[in-house]
Amino acid sequence: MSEPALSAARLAVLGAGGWGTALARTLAQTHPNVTLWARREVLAGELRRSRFNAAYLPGVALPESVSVTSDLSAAVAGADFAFLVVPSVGMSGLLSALPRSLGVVLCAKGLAPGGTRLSELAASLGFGRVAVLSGPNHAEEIGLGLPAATVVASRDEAFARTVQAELMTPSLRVYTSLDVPGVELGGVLKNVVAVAAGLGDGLQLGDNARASVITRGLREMARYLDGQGAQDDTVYGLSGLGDLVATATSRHSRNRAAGEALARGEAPEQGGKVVEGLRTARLLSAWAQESGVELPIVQGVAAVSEGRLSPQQALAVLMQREAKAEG
Ligand SMILES: NC(=O)c1ccc[n+]([C@@H]2O[C@H](COP(=O)([O-])OP(=O)(O)OC[C@H]3O[C@@H](n4cnc5c(N)ncnc54)[C@H](O)[C@@H]3O)[C@@H](O)[C@H]2O)c1
Ligand SMILES: O=P(O)(O)OC[C@H](O)CO
Repeated sequence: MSEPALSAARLAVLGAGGWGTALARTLAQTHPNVTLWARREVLAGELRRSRFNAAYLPGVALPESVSVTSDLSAAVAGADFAFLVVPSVGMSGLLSALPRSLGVVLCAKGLAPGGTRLSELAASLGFGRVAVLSGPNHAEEIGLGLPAATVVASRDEAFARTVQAELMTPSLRVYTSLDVPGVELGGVLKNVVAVAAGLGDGLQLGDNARASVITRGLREMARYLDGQGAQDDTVYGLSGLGDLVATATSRHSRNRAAGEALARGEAPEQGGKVVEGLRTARLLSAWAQESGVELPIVQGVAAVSEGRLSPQQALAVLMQREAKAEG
């Protein structure tokens, strides 16, 4: 296979956790001008010195061409657009500090405080060029250049195509979509179902149970997306079913591992790595309670993570729900 052509675009990756590091490495294959921003200078310095992110993505070397800084203004100066890769709780603070003329690609798979979608948050803050990136994309595999596919969604079709063109490599196939809520929320909800799958794995419930959680979880995802303006078929694409399968079955998934830890009675968040599904479960469980829309798996994960039910009690609640038709 021939080497991909280099692009003159200047790109910023804001957030130097696992996913930001993997994206910076991916972009560096086709871009000599990539800047990676780390919030903490101690991490930026370590990345510049060693070219490895030992805490968040061990084993993936950051190319020498990637500039690393903890100066946010310097990171985005002259950038054509930026990938925002901090946890969803940090997105409001990061967006607020950026020039509104900057095109932003939101890469977090979570919700803003109160349950607002991150793309809505960005638009409300005055950003005009807004896209979301979502799909079955474990940083541990993308960082090694293993093949994968993903979706960039934006109401601004030209911006989505620009991001697609800049992010595609021979090992990362990028699709575009105009369905922002569908693509964004698929990535948000699959994390919760992955925690549930991890709970089942931790309780050693077997393969049938995992498949049942994935399938009924997908149904809950579709039910929620339906009320949020998403297109019907998006949940069955890469950002929905694709990412759900990748996350609920992977040894790399932090969300699935958090469920396993909860089943063992251990703390679900370890090593300072973000587990978006726990917070999302609590936000959506409250929404389900208020709206009367049934999201039993989401509500079960929230109850376990808040300590209201043990994993075994949550399982009993799910299994003993009223008999009904599939749908
Ligand atoms: N890891 C993956 O494979 C992967 C893939 C796709 C999407 N995502 C999503 O990307 C987002 C980031 O995940 P990650 O895996 O890179 O996280 P991570 O836990 O590996 O790292 C998070 C990084 O963000 C920094 N950070 C934490 N709070 C911050 C704040 N308020 N402002 C700025 N920086 C802050 C941390 O110091 C750390 O460098 C999450 O929403 C996650 O769901 C992750
Ligand atoms: O490790 P997780 O569970 O945060 O999942 C990572 C990615 O979202 C997989 O696509």
